[in-house]
Amino acid sequence: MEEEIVPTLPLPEAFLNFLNENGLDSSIYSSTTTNTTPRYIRVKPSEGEAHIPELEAEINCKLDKVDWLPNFYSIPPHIQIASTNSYRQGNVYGMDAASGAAVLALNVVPGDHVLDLCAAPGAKLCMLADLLGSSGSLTGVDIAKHRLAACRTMLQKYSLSDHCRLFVADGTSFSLVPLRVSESGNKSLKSTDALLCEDTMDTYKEWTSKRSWKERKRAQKERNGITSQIVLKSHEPELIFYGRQSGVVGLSKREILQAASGNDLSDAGYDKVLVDAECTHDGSIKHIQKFDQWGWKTLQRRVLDAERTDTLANLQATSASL
Ligand SMILES: C[S@@+](CC[C@H](N)C(=O)[O-])C[C@H]1O[C@@H](n2cnc3c(N)ncnc32)[C@H](O)[C@@H]1O
Repeated sequence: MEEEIVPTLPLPEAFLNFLNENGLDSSIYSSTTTNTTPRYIRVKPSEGEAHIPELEAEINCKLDKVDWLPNFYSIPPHIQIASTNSYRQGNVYGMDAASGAAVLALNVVPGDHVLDLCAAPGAKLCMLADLLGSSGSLTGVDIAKHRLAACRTMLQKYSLSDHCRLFVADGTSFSLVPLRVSESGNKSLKSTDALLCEDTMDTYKEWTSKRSWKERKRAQKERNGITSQIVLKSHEPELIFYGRQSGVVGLSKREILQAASGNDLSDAGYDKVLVDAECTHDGSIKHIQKFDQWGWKTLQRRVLDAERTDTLANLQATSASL
């Protein structure tokens, strides 16, 4: 006889049905798991394991290597790494093993041109950049500008930004191709002579965090709430960051924003696309446990609401067709 699953939290019926249908044990949501569910860190591969003993000494705890996920270690849930030297110096990230598994499944190889369509705040983007090293290209897209800015900070903190471009854009309609930079530094972007002549005066220089007068003025307006741009409103992708080797320097805005045509896509599209669309946290054990205080009706409304999950499914489906 099948053993009955007895939940220790009053989970809504629809959620219990979902767990049952997917063969998931609802007891993992019991309030005691908060104290036992491990957290994970990822060690920057370029640093090797040299920092592990120092980190272990700082947190006074042994790190457990995750066998199936290179460079990942589990740590007990109560251990904080934010104040350690290894974290401050950008040698370790806090990153869930499940997130690492998603990136691993992409099977990225050096030289790939990778598109991360829902990139912010950027843990997976950083891992992708690490896997690519000094080859290929990485394009990060997110619809929320303030969240994408966090990606820029992460890429810079971990010195992973060289081959990367970041666009504020709607992933469901994003159609810019990767820039292919040959060893001699030439881009293979197909641009007409006319375009070049028109735009040579206004080409991208090396990226700097110092903003022009025009950009500062616009940011000020945004802060004053006159033109709130927190979430993308226009349809044109906005390039908010590009690395030195991203192929952007020397090109004009018009060249960068040339949308791909059918022919371009067949021979110059992306090798791998990651779509980590809004997850609503429905899988996170800790998040689900919080609904015990917030009220289980809220879980029904926020997570199980069919209309919302439909829009997520649509985003995934549109991106899959890219
Ligand atoms: C689960 S988070 C992504 C986490 C991220 N991949 C990481 O590893 O840190 C989902 C992201 O999707 C973005 N998003 C939602 N709808 C989008 C759309 N239509 N186009 C692009 N990004 C979108 C949200 O702004 C949010 O930052």
